[in-house]
Formats: sequence, structure tokens, C-alpha cells
Amino acid sequence: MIEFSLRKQLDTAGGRITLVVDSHIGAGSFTTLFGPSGAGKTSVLRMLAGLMRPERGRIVVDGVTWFDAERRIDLPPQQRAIGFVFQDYALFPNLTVRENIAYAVPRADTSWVDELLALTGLQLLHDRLPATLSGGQKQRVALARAVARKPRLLLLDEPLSALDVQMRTQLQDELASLHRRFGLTTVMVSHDLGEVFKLSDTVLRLEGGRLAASGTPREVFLQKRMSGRLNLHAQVLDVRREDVVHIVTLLIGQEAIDVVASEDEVAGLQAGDTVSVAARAISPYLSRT
Ligand SMILES: Nc1ncnc2c1ncn2[C@@H]1O[C@H](COP(=O)(O)OP(=O)(O)OP(=O)(O)O)[C@@H](O)[C@H]1O
Repeated sequence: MIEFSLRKQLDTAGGRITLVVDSHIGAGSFTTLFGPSGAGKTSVLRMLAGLMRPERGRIVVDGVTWFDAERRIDLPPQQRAIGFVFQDYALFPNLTVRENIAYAVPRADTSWVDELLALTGLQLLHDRLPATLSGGQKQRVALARAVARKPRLLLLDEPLSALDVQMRTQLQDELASLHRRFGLTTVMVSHDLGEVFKLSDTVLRLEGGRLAASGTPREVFLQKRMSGRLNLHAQVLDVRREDVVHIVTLLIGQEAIDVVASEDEVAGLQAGDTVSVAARAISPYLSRT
């Protein structure tokens, strides 16, 4: 369990704001920080990592205080048992794939490096330099390096946003499986609602440095009723069967809604498809675009 209370003045394009975020993250959970640009998502991640100092507040991880402004406790990043993956990979350019990963492994444990190479599908690339890798391969190296010390907290700052859709989908699956396999507690910044629904069990939605909402993706993003401002086009986030009906979760603008759909409407429909939505008097129906 990670409990944190963070206060920090941020200088934004629109003036100075105070970031005020109090929350907790369950051990083993996959939490996404979501919100508009400048909301303070990266700042929260950096404060958890010890790369940015809050003016006031506390961070307590499994009963160990990482930061406490009043008691003047501020563990440096290397004592916080974190793995951090950035959008731009941040690999050592002059080290091979194996050396980049081994750098993070205590006492040059070769068999553990081999296992990490295997887990991330990098065995055949082990002696390559980062400059010769694709974006997805580089990010796999960064992920392997970040989990090498079995961190208490894996922090991911938009790790997949530079990748194309196919590579992104593949790495989302690999990320989910690493998270489960190592029982990690993961906090990720993402702008991609499809990714949020796919990966996270908890969302912290930030706006202007404040926690605007928190809960499961459904609790945070689903509307309780149909909006009167429906866009015509929607992205399918999820298709599932509940009892005798099909439920399709749709992203419309910045809001997600559940609609009941017929067998014909969902035939072949999958996450990532786009559909058009029309509202009848009471029940909505879907058609492909
Ligand atoms: N050390 C700092 N001191 C004061 N203000 C800062 C500091 N670092 C960042 N900021 C400002 O805080 C605001 C929030 O930045 P942050 O990177 O946390 O936002 P974000 O929600 O991650 O945005 P984005 O989605 O664009 O990455 C920005 O306006 C930024 O300029």
C-alpha cells in the first residue's frame, strides 16, 4: 500500500497553481494517472520517484516513509525501490541490450539477466546497441531494466505513446503480463483511454493539479445516463456479454458509455473499431462506419 499526500507549487502556462493530491494505491494494483496536459501527472510520478521534491506532504510505502516534509525525510531515488520508464527510453547508447539491462542488476546476476531477456523477447538482440533497435524494442529494454531490481513501485510516464498502434497493443499485453508475473505495483501516465481501460484497475483523474476523480475506469469515465451531446462517431473500448445481452463500451469524445447491443451489431466488433452511434427514443443502436 502506498499512501501519499503531495503539495507543490507548479508554474503552468496559465499561471501558478498548487498541486494538491492525497490518495493511496493498493499493493499489486495498476493505477493510471489521467488528465489534460499540464494537470500535474508527470509531477506526481516524479515526486513518487524522488526526482521532484514536494513542498509539503508525505509518501509512505508499505509502512516505510520515503518522504515526510515535516520530519525532513527524503529518500533519494536509488533508495526508493522504484523502476522508472520514460517515453524516450533513456537507454545508455554505448551499451548493448544485455549491458543496459545488466547495469540495473545487482552483482551481475547473469542468469537473471538471461531470464529478463527471455521474458521481454530480446534474446536474439542481446548484443545490439540501442541505435539499431526499433522503438518497441528499445522500450522492451527499458522495461526489462526497470523491473530488473524487482521494484516495489513501477513508474511509467507515457511509455508507449511514441509507438505505432500495433506495437503499442503488443507492448500493452507484455506490460500487463510483467505486472502480473512480478506482482508489481504500477503507476502509469497515459492519455489513451483505450489503454487505460485495458491495463488499469484504478484511475486517478487529475485536473489543474487536483484529484478530480478516482476509482475503477468504469467509475471514473462512464456516464450514468446517455449524453445529450453525443458525437456521431465512437471508438469501441470493450465488447462483452452479460447474461443474455451484449454490452459495448464506447468512447465518445472524452466520455465512455455502455450501450446494449444486439447479436448482429456486435458480430465481428472488437476494441479499436469505430462505429457510429444514434439514439432512438430509449435504446441506442450501433452501425459500423
Ligand atoms: N519543478 C517545477 N516547478 C514548477 N512547475 C513545474 C515544475 N515542473 C513542471 N512544472 C509545471 O507543472 C505543470 C504540470 O506539469 P506536468 O508535467 O506534471 O503535467 P502533465 O499533466 O504530466 O502534462 P503532460 O500531459 O503535458 O505531460 C506544467 O505547467 C509544468 O510547466
